[in-house]
Amino acid sequence: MSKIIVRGGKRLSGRIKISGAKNAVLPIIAASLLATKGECVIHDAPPLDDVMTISQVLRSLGARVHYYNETIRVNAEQLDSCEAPYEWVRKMRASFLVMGPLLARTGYSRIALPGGCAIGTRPIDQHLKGFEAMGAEIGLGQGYIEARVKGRLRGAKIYLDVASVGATENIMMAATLAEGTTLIENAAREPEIVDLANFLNAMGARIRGAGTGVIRIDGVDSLQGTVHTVIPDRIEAGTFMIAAAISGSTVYIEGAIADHLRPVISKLQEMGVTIGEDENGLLVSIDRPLRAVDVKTLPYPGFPTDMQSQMMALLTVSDGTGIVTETVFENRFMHVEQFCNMQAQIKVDGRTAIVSGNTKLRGAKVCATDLRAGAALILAALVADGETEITGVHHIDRGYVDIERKLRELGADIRRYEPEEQTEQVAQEMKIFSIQPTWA
Ligand SMILES: CC(=O)N[C@H]1[C@@H](OP(=O)(O)OP(=O)(O)OC[C@H]2O[C@@H](n3ccc(=O)[nH]c3=O)[C@H](O)[C@@H]2O)O[C@H](CO)[C@@H](O)[C@@H]1O
Ligand SMILES: C=C(OP(=O)(O)O)C(=O)O
Repeated sequence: MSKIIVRGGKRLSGRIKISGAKNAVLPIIAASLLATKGECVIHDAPPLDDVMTISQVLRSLGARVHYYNETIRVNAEQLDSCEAPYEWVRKMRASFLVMGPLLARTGYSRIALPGGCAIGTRPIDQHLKGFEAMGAEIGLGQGYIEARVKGRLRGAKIYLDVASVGATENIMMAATLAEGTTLIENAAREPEIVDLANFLNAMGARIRGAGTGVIRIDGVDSLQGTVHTVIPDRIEAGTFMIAAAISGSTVYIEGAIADHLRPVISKLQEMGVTIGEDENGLLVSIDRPLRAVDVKTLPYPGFPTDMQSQMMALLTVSDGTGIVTETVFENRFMHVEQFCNMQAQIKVDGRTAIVSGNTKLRGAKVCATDLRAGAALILAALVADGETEITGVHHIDRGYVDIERKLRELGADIRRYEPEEQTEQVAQEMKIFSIQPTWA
């Protein structure tokens, strides 16, 4: 079993470079399926397990996918299947994002049901409602969802009951090739939606309003390959901002886009963190004890749910009591028990957690229950007394490029133990993926 071991108490200093955004690159790779002519070249594609997984989904559909040196090339001119098997969809819910492009391009798609996961049930009703409004017939059976349409999808007005990121992306991709105009109302406004819209427009789509609550898509007849650079990962940037804050350090976060991080910057400033902005990144430093604040997660531009557990780690060592309210996912407090194993004082009541500050965290054996929970445990371990051993590392590898190398370069005492057979398996997977072993 892989594990990450951290010995707490080191100050960090220096600069780290933020990788391309996982949550932008995944829908962008799925959108490459819409190009019937030419290749999509996607730069700053982070070497993450999730990127490998979605590449395998595209390969299973017949697309040619090649990854080298943080650039991914997708040639989807010829597809030979419209079915994304359970084998891949079970690994990563974002695999479901191939449904919109496949349906729009071929009139049919069959995708394994993504199911629930550690942070909540995560239904897909809003994606399906959108496809149905565009004329698709949806069928369910044997663990798969089938969508089919005679001829082309038709433009429609779709009001999302929740501003779902995935539903907005899936419907926006499907609508690019629909007949007529689609309006998505109560659309999600995350920066990753804007990045996807920019990519689709560069392929020849006609999308306006991405980043606002109403997106208008005028359907076109076909899309072709293009070249695109993925936006930097705002959640990775936020995680490193908290690494600096929790360890009382000064760190420059290269590539962080301040405008994408407003809710995080503003909460950290409220706590007493000093944040300097320039056009290349953010300088985070601390010159006073941090005060606890209350945090409520909300869709963008609210405080991101993907930063909730990291913020909770910081609250455990700040002055006072902070109240964390999770409104996006119904079960995203699994990390609380793990923090408590490190002597944190946190009480959960439904969707609210009351976090007592000024805790002297102690190293312990803990388990990453999901991706961000894993990152948050690493953050807590940076200031804990003694050694923390974190298992469930595969969750962390879904979304952080080489987190332990980046933290080590800043001065943290952190290392990873990989059992030998796993090193061999990773080597095999990289061979399939033709990935450069940048993290080996
Ligand atoms: C790959 C990716 O980009 N993942 C992000 C994306 O996930 P994802 O796209 O899955 O998240 P959504 O925005 O869709 O989910 C938000 C809420 O809406 C609900 N919902 C969603 C769809 C639906 O059809 N019906 C429904 O009820 C979900 O259960 C959840 O409670 O946005 C989340 C919210 O910012 C982030 O935490 C994830 O990191
Ligand atoms: C929840 C997350 O991702 P996903 O939607 O891919 O599970 C995340 O990035 O924190």
